[in-house]
Order: sequence, then structure tokens, then C-alpha cells
Amino acid sequence: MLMAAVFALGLLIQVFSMVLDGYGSHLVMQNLAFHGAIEMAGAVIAAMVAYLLLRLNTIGKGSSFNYPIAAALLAMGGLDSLHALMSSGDLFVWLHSLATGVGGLLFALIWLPPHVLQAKQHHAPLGAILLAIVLGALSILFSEQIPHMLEAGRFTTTAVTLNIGGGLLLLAAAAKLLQTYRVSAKPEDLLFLFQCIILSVAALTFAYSSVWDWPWWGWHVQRLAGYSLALWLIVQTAKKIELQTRMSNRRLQQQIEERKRVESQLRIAAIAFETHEAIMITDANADIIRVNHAFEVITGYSAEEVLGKNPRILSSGQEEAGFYAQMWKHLLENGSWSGEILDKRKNGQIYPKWLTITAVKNRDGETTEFVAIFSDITRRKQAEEEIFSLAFYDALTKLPNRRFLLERLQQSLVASSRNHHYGALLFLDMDRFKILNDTLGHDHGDLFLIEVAKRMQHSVRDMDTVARIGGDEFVILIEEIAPDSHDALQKAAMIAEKIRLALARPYHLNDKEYRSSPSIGVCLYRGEQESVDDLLKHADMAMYQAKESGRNAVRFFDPAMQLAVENRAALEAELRHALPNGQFQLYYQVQLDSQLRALGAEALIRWAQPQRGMVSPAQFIPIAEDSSLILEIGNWVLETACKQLAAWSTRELTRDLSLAINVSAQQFKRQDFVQNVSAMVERYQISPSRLKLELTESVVLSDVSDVIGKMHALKAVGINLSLDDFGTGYSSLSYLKQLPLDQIKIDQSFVRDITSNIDDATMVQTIISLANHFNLNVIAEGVETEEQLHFLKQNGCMAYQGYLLGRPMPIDEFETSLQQLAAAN
Ligand SMILES: Nc1nc2c(ncn2[C@@H]2O[C@H](COP(=O)(O)O[C@H]3[C@@H](O)[C@H](n4cnc5c(=O)[nH]c(N)nc54)O[C@@H]3COP(=O)(O)O)[C@@H](O)[C@H]2O)c(=O)[nH]1
Repeated sequence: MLMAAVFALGLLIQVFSMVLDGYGSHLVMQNLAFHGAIEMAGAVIAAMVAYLLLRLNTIGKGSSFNYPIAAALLAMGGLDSLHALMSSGDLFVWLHSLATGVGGLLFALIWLPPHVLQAKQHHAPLGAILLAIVLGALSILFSEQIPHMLEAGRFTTTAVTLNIGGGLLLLAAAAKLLQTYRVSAKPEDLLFLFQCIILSVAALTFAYSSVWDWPWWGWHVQRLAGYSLALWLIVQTAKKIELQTRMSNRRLQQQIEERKRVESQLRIAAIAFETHEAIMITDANADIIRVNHAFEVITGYSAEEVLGKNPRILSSGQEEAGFYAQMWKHLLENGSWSGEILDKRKNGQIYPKWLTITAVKNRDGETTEFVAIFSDITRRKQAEEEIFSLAFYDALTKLPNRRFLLERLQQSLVASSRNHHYGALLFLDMDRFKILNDTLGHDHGDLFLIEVAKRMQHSVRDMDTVARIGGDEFVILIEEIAPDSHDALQKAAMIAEKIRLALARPYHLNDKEYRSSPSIGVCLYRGEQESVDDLLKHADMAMYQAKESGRNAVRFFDPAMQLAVENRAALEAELRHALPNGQFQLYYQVQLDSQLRALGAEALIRWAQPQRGMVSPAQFIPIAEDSSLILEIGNWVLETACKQLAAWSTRELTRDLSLAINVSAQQFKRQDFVQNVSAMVERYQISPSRLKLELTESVVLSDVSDVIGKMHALKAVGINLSLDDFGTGYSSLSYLKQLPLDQIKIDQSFVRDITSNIDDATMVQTIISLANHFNLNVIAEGVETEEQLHFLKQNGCMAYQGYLLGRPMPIDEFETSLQQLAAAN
């Protein structure tokens, strides 16, 4: 399009110049220097186009006729530049016309048969330059001999003929280029086709002009424009080619790098293939196609011996039936399989190996190969066995050691909780073993222990565990004895007796006879109610009982004791669910003054256990105290009591009542205990003096200085403190003096016989006078009879609590009883 436009513009200029020439010849410009500049520019551009063409030719690009076109442009440019240097005249027109004629001739050379053209064409550019030089030089040297080119300012027939001839030759070249372009579709062929047409039109229209007229100038402009267009387009081509070249260079570079990478990967793969692990590659039919050196070393087969064979030649035949089917199933489903397997070497030796098989798939997901990597793990297995043996077996007797036993026992407890069978633990100690060691020496001692171990193993089933846990201490674990406790007891007794008899037989140690006997302690277990440590302790305790009973005996861990232990364990397990399941309640027991008016109450916890019914705190508080459960329970009691005090503070009848709660030692020992109580008082906006904490002597005497500090801190908050169960412990009077107490509580054990036992009566009188002396309030608990109340009143007791005055009861009942009491007063 662009070229057509320039061509049209050239024609327009030419026509316009002719029209202009017809109507305004007086405007004709006769500037030789300007003409020279245009011609020179045209010649330089033609040379540049020729140069670029020849450059493109070196990379097989450009027009189909790079050489002849470059030659034509160079000859035209050369002669035109000589023409530009001439002053107007015959030589001036001759050189110009010669440029057109020679240029046309050289362009037309493209019609030569291809084989002729290709044979000679690379000399054409140089030949064209020489031709231009020779023709130019001859023309200048023999300027007198050249034909007349101008007559009265117009061109002679010679000049016209030369130009029209050149123009026709250029047209002929254009025709060849058109023909060629149809086949090659090269834009450069099209470019020079237009170039030829422009130059041809310029040459043909030349005949209708004369020197310095407007058509003549139009011709120059058109030719310059044609050259410039050719230059611009050829530069674009060169750029495009350069870009393509750069891209293809980059592609080439990438290909080189990719190739290098692949080569490096292949190198790595080759090195990796020759690793210390055996590698075997099979095709999709599992026929071996490649193995590495490690394979040969481990299996004993050379590559040649196994290639093309199925890997089953390596199998030991020791794997269970169905093993390989399972393996292949897993491999095909998951793409890989790993595991330990027993294989056979060429020499028949069976060895363990760790094998990983991976299926290699192609892009379509079809398995093409299988890669098996394996290592001989014989040494590792031996080391593991050795380590296991050292860690879990006794070196002397080869019996399991304590560690093994503990693990086994733990597993057994778990199993027992599933199958509900009883198991038995027998703790054995050989009587007088120390004497044997000291008298006969350690060698004999060792022989003796080995013999003991053997006899024990022969006395029990294979599934039972005989362990040596110390010098002459053995433990036998007998699992799944019976589901019923009675049967289990019977059977365990029978087994223990059998073992006792076996071990009591004489020993022949290096021809010396030696007599010994065992002391055997037995305990039964079922489920996981007791820990492994507790069970061992129980069996050990029973063994001591056997020793104490005169040795060579079997003793059972007291079943009653065992029952209590089991019960306690069960209770603890259930207690853990009590709080989250909301099974606790607070009961309230009234506390009265000497006029029998309600002073307040003591909050006493109750546990409504769904299966057991109401469980006494005397039963579960000690269990909770042995675990950290008491902290959660204590906190719940504190919060519930504070909530109750807050509720009471809104009613006339209950506004002035105080509420006492029991605080356990663990709870009181907590660093944040005081903060916790203060925060609770704050949260429920209660008057702190209404809250009374009952501390037992055991709390107070545990860490006196810490306790006194905390008690002062609680007093500073305004909390009341009462010393519970007073008189039952070992309260020192000096401590009593230091403690910031508000009240002491006479323990119910003194009150119970107050009217019949003079000692208890004296004790109560002493406590009351002591309280008076220290300016403390005193309350008696456990008041059950009028007589007790009368005695206490007469001896100056200030407050009372007991079944006579009111039992602990739920809040609703308690509040009703309060109303009744108020009405009675
Ligand atoms: N740490 C916590 N301990 C608590 C809490 N609630 C209770 N307890 C302690 O449990 C023990 C048993 O308590 P309980 O069964 O509630 O017995 C109390 C009263 O019911 C009982 N009592 C009261 N009056 C009489 C009576 O006239 N006769 C009689 N036989 N018993 C009576 O005495 C117990 C009150 O004891 P005390 O605390 O010493 O005032 C008991 O040690 C409780 O302390 C708790 O929330 N936390």
C-alpha cells in the first residue's frame, strides 16, 4: 500500500510538474548545487540499499535477486554521482542517461536463466562499480566524442532513446519481479518491483522534459523518493530480520542450555544409578531391563544373568501367601510400594531388604517401566535386634527386663479393659540368695538365677511373661486368667503354688547341691483401674507378707484392700465428670447464736452421682485432694457460696447471714488464692465479712509463715476466718496467738460425749476459755442433743451447729427453715 502510494505520489508530481511547466515556465529553477545535492543523496541511498541487500544476502534474506539489483543500484548511483558533479551540458545529460540505461540493463539481467545468474551473480556488484567507473572515466576523458544530448535546451533523440530504453528494461525487470513475487511472496521482491516501476516511469516520462524544467525536477524528486522508500523498507526488513535472528539466536541459546541441562541430568542420573543402593528397572511386563552394580553385589547375580528375566528369581519363597498379590495391587493402585521383604541371593542365602518400587508412567498415564530400589538391611536388623535385646532383656537370664515388663503390663491392662478378664501379677524373691552369693560366689549365684529363670519359664504358658527386674527379683505376668474374680483367684493361686514348688526343688550348681525357695506375692488386676506402678507395688507388698510369714510362701494382696483400691480408682474416674456434668450441689447447715437466732450457715458440698446416689464428701473430698480436682471443686464451692450471699443480700431475712465454706490445704496453698477470693467477692458485690473461710489445722500448720501472710491478706480484704476441727490436731498455742482468726470451731468428736465423758467436757471447757482468752468467737459443731446444747450454753459457748438445730439441706429447704425459725423467735 505504502509503495503504491509513493508511486502514485511520484506520478502526481510528474503530471503536476508538466502542468506547472505548461502554465508557468517563468518559474523554472536552474540551481546546479541543489540538483547535485539531490543526485548525490539519491546515489548514496542507492548505495546503502545495495549494501543492505548484499548484507541480507549473506543470511539468505532480501530479494530473490539481491546481486543483480545491488549491481544495478550501484552502477546507477555511481554514474548519477558523476552526473551530479558535472555542469549542465551534453556530458551532464549523457552521464544521467547512461545511468538510466546501464541501470535498466543491469536490472533486466534478472531475466537470465537461473543457472547462469547464480554462477556469475556474486561478481555483479563489483563489476557494476567498475563499469560505472570505466564508463564515467571514458565519458569524461572523451567528452568531445560523446553524442549530442541537448539541442536548444531540449533532449536529443539519443538522450530520449537511452532513457526510454532504460525505462523499458526496468519495466521488463518489474515484470520478472512480479512473476517471481507470485511464487516467492517475498515483500522485498514486491519492493523492487515497485522500485523498477517508479524508475521506469521516471525514465519514460523523461522524454517529455528538458533540462531545468519542472517535469525534469519532478523526475529527480520521484527517483529520490523511490530510492528513499526502498531504503526505508529495506531497513525495516533488515530490522525485522535482525529481530528474528535475535529471537532465533535466543531460541538456539535456550536449546543449547536445555541440551546442556538434559546432558547434566543424564550425567547425574548415570551417577545416581550407580549408587550403593541396588536399582532394578523392569519394563511394563516386569521383565528386567537394567540393573546397577549394587544390584549385582547384593544379589550375587550379574546383569547378564538377570536381564530379560522376571524379578521373581530373587524371591525367597518365605513371604506369606498373598503377599505379592497385595504388593502388586497396592503398586498398581497407588503408583508405588515400600516395605520390608525377605529375598534370596544367588548363593541361596536369605536376607532382609528394604524395597521401594515405583511405576513410571508416560504422558497418557500408562505404566512404561517399574523402578525398584532396595538395600540389604541385614546389618541394620541385627543392630536393631541387639539394641532391642540390650534395652529389653536381661543379659544373664535372657529374660525380659523391667522395662519390657512394664510395657507388656500396660498393654495387658488395656487388653483386659476390653476383654474384661482378670490377669495376675506374681512378684517373686528367692529366699537366702544373698547367702548363696556370699558363700558360693557370684558364678554360682549366676548359675542359680539362670536355673530359676528356666524353671519359671517351664511353669507358665508361652504367652505369659517371666521377667527379671532386679538381683533375685522376678515378676511373672499371667494374662487373661478368667472373667470371674473367684476363678481368677483360684487359678492364680494354683499357678503360684506350682511355681513355688518348682523353685523349691534342690539346685545342682557345679555339682554342689543348693536349696532355696521363693516368696511369692500375687495381685489380680482387671482393666486399667490401677496403674502399672500400683500393681507392682501391690504384688511387692504381698511378697513381703509372704516373706514375713516365714518364706517359701504365696500371699495375695488383700482382696478387701484391693477392692477398696479399685473402688477408689473408679470413684476418681467418675469424679472427673462430676463438675462438667453439674452433679455437685451445695447444702446449707444453719449456725445459731446463744439465743438460737440464725447467724448464718456452713456450705457443705454434695455429689449426686447418677449410679451411686448421693456420695458423701467424706468419701470424695480426700480423693479430690489427692489429685488436682480439689482446686476446681473448691473454686466451684467458693463461687456458688458467693452467688448465694449476693442473693441473700437482697432480702431482709437473709441480709445479715454469714456463710462458711471449707477450704482444702491444696486450695489454700495456691499463690493466687487470696486474689481469687477477693476477685470473687468483687465480682458478686458481696460484703466480705459475710464470707467465712473454715481452715483446718492441717492447712494452718503446713507452712506457717506463708499461711499467716495469706490469712492477714484475707483479713485485709475483710474476710472472716474460722479454725475448723479445733482440738483434733496438734495446734500450738504460740501459733494460735499469731493467727488472725475470728473463730475457732470445737470439733464434733468432743461434743459427742460432752455429757458423759469428763475428759471431753474438760476439753470443751478449756477450748471455750482459750477462745475467750484470745478474744475469739467459738462455735461448737455436732450438737445433737438438748443436753449437749445446755452444757455448751452454760460454759459460755457462743454459737452452735448440729443436727439438733438443723441438718445440712438444699437451699430451698434451708430458706424455709429460716422463715420458721424467725417466726418462732
Ligand atoms: N474442702 C471441702 N470440704 C468439704 C466441703 N463440704 C464438706 N466438706 C468436708 O467433708 C467432710 C464431710 O462433710 P459432711 O458429710 O457434709 O459432714 C458435715 C456435716 O454434715 C457434719 N455434721 C454437722 N452436724 C452434725 C451432727 O450433729 N452430727 C454429725 N454426726 N455430723 C454432723 O459434720 C461435717 C461438717 O464438718 P466441718 O466441715 O468440720 O464443719 C467434712 O470434713 C467437711 O469439712 C467442701 O465444700 N469443701
